[in-house]
Amino acid sequence: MSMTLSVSHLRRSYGRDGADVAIADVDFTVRRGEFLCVVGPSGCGKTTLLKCLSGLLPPSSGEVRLGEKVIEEPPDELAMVFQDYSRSLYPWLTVEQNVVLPLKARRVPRAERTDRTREALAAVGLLQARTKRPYQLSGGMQQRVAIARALAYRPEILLMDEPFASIDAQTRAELEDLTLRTRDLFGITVLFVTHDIDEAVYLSDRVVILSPSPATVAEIVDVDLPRPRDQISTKELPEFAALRGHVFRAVRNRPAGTDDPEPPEPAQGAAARPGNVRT
Ligand SMILES: Nc1ncnc2c1ncn2[C@@H]1O[C@H](COP(=O)(O)OP(=O)(O)OP(=O)(O)O)[C@@H](O)[C@H]1O
Repeated sequence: MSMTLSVSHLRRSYGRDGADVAIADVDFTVRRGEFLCVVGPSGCGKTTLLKCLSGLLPPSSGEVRLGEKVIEEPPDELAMVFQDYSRSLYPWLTVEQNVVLPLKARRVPRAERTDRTREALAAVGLLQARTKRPYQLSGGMQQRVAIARALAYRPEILLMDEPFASIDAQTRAELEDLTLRTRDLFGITVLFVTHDIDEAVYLSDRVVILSPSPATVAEIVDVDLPRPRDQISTKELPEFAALRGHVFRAVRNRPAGTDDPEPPEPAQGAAARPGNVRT
C-alpha cells in the first residue's frame, strides 16, 4: 500500500545567505495512489521542488514527509525518472542489467529479481531488447528502460521530472498510457512534473499550479475526467477542453475572459522597453 507524501511550508533558496529564493512557500499533499501533476511557468522552481521531495536537496525550511517519516535522504520507497534518459542508464550494462541493478542493491532474491525485471520490460515492450546496450536503442526506447527500472523496483512513490519532454509525440502518448496502466496495476502514487498542460490534464487526478518564481502554490485543480483515459476520446471531451483552458490561464496568470489583452500602456514616465513585455 502506498503512502502519503506531504510538503509543508517548503522553502528553498540558493546563493550566499540564501538570497536567491527558488521556492517561497509550498504546501500540498499527494494522496495515496494519486496521480498528481505539477505545472508552472518556466524557471518557477519545479526541479528544485522535486529534488527536495526526493531528499536530494535539503529544504531551507519546512519539511517533506513520506507517511510519518521526514525525508532527509532518498528513501527506499521512492524511485525517480529524469528527463535526461541519456544519463540515467549505465552504458556498459545491458537493458536487463540496468533494470535489475536497484533490485540487487535492495537484496531482492534472484528469482524474484528476474521475474520483476522481465515483467517490467514486457510492460514497456522491450523484452526482446533485453540483451542490447543503451547505445543500440532509440531515445524513446532508452526512456522506456528507465521507466521499466522504476516499475520493477515497485516504489511506493514514483517521481517523474518531465520524463517525456524529448520524446516524439507517438511514443510519448504510448508512455503516458503505460504510466497510467502501471500506476493502476501496482497502486503506485505518482508525482509528475511537466511543462505540457495537455499532458498534465490527461494524466492527473489533480494538477498543482505553481506561481512564477519564487514558487508558491497558485492553485490546485481537480481533474475528474472518467478513467480509463483515452488519448482521443478523453481529449475530445468538453470537460477536457475546459480544464485545459483553465490551467493554461492559471499558468499564464490570466483570469478567464482576458485572453490576449492589449499590452498595457506604459505608466507615466516609464520607458517602454521591449524587455518589459511578458509573454
Ligand atoms: N544550483 C543552483 N544554484 C543557484 N540557483 C539555482 C540552482 N538551481 C536552480 N536555481 C535557480 O532556482 C530557480 C528555479 O530553478 P528550477 O530549475 O527549480 O526551475 P524549473 O521550474 O525546474 O525550471 P524549468 O521550467 O526551466 O525546468 C531558478 O531561478 C534557477 O536559476
